[in-house]
Amino acid sequence: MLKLTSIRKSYKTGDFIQHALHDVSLSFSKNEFVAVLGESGSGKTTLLNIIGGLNRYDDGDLIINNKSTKKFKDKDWDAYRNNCIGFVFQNYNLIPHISVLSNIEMGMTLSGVSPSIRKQRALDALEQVGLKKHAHKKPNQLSGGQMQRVTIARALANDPDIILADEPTGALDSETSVQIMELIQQIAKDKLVIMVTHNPQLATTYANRIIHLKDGNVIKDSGSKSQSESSKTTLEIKKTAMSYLSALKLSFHNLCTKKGRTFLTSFASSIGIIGIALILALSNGFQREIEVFEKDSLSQMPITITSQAMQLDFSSLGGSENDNETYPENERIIASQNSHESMFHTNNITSEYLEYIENINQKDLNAISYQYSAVFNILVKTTDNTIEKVDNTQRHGTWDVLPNSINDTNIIEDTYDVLSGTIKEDEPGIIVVVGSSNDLSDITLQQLGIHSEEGASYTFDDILNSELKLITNDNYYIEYNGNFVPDNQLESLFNNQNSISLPVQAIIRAKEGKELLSSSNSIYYTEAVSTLLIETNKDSKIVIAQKESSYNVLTGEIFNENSSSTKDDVIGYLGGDATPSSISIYPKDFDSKTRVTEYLDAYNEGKETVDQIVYTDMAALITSLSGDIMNAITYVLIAFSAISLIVSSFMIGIIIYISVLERTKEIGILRALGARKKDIRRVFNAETLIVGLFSGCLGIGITQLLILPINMIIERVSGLGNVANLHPLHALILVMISLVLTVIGGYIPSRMAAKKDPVDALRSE
Ligand SMILES: Nc1ncnc2c1ncn2[C@@H]1O[C@H](COP(=O)(O)OP(=O)(O)OP(=O)(O)O)[C@@H](O)[C@H]1O
Repeated sequence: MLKLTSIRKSYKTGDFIQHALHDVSLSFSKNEFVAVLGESGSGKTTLLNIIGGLNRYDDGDLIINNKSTKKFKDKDWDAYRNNCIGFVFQNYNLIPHISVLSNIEMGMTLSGVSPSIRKQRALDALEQVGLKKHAHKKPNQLSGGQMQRVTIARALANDPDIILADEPTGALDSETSVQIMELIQQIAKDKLVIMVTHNPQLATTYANRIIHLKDGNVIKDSGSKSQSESSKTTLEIKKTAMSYLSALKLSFHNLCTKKGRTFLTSFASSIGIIGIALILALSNGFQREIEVFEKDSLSQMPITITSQAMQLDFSSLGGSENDNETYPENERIIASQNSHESMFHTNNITSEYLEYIENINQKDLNAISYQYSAVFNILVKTTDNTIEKVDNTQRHGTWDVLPNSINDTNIIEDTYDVLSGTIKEDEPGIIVVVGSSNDLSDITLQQLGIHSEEGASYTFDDILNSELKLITNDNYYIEYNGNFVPDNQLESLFNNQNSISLPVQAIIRAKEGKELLSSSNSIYYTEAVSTLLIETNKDSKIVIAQKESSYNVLTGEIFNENSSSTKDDVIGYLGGDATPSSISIYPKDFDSKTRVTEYLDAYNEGKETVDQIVYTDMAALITSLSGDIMNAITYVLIAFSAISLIVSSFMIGIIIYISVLERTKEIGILRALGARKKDIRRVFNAETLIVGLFSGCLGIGITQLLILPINMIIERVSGLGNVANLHPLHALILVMISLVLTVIGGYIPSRMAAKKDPVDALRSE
């Protein structure tokens, strides 16, 4: 059944060539118990390893069941070892971290025998060697003789045709040796057993054929006494493959034997994960807080459309964008484009656009207000009973139009407390906005006819009783030779019955926390003021005269390219133009705001830049800026933590490399049992996979624990509860990253493990 023809084997060490076997030809049949004797270095182990497929012969042929092995590939040898050979080693070569039963099952695990059959066969083999009740012990809990029996049981379990034993009694006392020899003799009744030994007495007592080797040559062969030849004429070899599950189990058991180290490795490599997870959790939380803030407070900030819109593109504020040298030494001046021109966009608010605005879904709006460029000519009766012209064109002294409520919502009552009086949107009037400490600036007080000194105080009634009147164009301007001049008889103008009374309707103050939404100016006027004024002024004499005139009727200046204002400007100023100069849209909530801005964007689609209408969304600008800063900080911190993640994957590589060194013998055992190189790789990849998974999960677990005190600290410092919050998706991604990095880290060591020579691996200690 087994035939060696002219087998040669030599080892090359540098320039030195050691001929281990010279032209060895032998044939073996079933039921033989062959003992190979010879001095140390005579080539006995080499012969056994060649027969067992652990070493390759250089020349000649090994014929098994009439099949030549000359063309065998690695995987054929692996399968051959698994199917046809059972090894019994002098130093047992059992895998220490798995049970006796699992050790015996290993060969069958590699050839894909189902678990129940595997277990049964292993138990049968153990029974055969008399160790059934020790099945669940670890190998190091057995005596030497028992361990050798386990090795024999392992060799028998897969039912191979050939048992190769290399000095099986070398490490045993004489009494145990006899028992082992009897066991092997028993086995040899229906298998070919080839045993290497130094002991001629054992050989003559038990073996039925003795071969003597000397310097790689067969010097004596007692000849085959066996008559029965194998009936098999073909060699059927079932390919081996270790399943991923088996690889995982094996590595898991191995890691369990070094729990402390595995935990420390995993902990060290999870530090990077913890860092990234905490950063993500915090940035998530802060981002969410910003969003909540935006939704709660900023979403009600108006979207404004003004005839001159600032292009709030921060890059354009950063100075010149040309390619010229900066800070030059030369003495030349370079003309550049007026940055003012590029920063501002003129919005041409047409009646078509106004109609478009009117069609915004009213359900999305809280309020909308229109402001006109028309100037209000307002007089006030001061506390000294004199009449003064109100100057509401100064900085801080300008007036805002009161947002006109839509759908019963009163945006003013949402934002402000009405301290005194009642707001009547539909009637002309003004509303006074006081500061959080009920303060009013001297400018505003002056507009209300009160000449104040700092620290003076007034009753609400003092304010509510202020008398202001709006003077229409026809009363205010007197025509004089085609030009118009303001009437300076303020007293008579004030008392004129055509003057429109502007009562102070109410005093209001921003609610706590709503300061951001409150007007920065102190006086609101109802929209009824502007509509009434425009209604009466559009047909006023001065407006008609201005429309027909080619010069400015107020100054006499002829309109041309160089004039300070255009004819349309003056008509607008006089209230002759019903087109608003600015529109403020107050969305209902965050989602409404998104819909409104989408609606406004849709208007610009496909339009030339000049025809586009640019709006300002202050809330979005504030949040995008804070969001950008948040993102930038997050990225920088993640980059730092990623470094520790990469360092930890190097560490995993080193740890796996150490594991490879430690498990070299196990690699040899697995290879002897028929494991392919690929299977060895699989075992170590499984180990890194377990470590990676564990360190990823450990990192996430520790992060979750750290989040608790972190949130408590943040809550104490800032009053914000539950800020740090790790998104489950981020947690999953981080575990995956940990897996991938550790597998990459373990890739080289696992390849090194797979490449190890099985014989060298078995020899290692
Ligand atoms: N991997 C190797 N590299 C180089 N030389 C080797 C290698 N393995 C064996 N040899 C040499 O081949 C020869 C035969 O070795 P082998 O191990 O087969 O002898 P042996 O008869 O089994 O010896 P022992 O009884 O001491 O185990 C020896 O001279 C040995 O030095």
